Amino acid sequence: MSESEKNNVLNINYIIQPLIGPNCSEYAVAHANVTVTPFRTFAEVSMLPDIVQSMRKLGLNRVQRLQSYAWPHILNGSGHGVLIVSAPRSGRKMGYVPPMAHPGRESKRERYGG
Ligand SMILES: Nc1ncnc2c1ncn2[C@@H]1O[C@H](COP(=O)(O)OP(=O)(O)OP(=O)(O)O)[C@@H](O)[C@H]1O
Repeated sequence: MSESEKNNVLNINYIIQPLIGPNCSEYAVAHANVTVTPFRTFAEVSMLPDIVQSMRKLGLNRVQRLQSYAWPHILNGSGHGVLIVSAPRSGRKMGYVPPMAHPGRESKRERYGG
């Protein structure tokens, strides 16, 4: 390792900081082998309108940080699984249930025309 590489390793920008915050759901570390453009608002959520409506009825009023990355990634379909690690009650379940419902319902509609 060269002297400049050693200096870079010691540089604060190269040290991974722990997630410290009053509400950990404000922070997300998202790794993927494809580019994921996060949903920032409900207006950007490209799921069937009745799924979005159901989420609204359940009281989902803002896109949690982990959901902003998990939803578009899962919506990419087969081969785009997620591993969500987050605090209890931080929206993990809602991080995968709505987008998982999306393709199933869509194909059912196409199949049965309903
Ligand atoms: N986007 C959102 N906006 C507002 N409330 C939300 C949102 N996502 C989830 N919630 C609410 O937060 C609570 C926890 O959500 P959820 O069950 O998805 O989290 P969890 O991390 O799986 O929780 P648990 O620790 O109970 O398993 C629920 O009451 C849910 O309705």
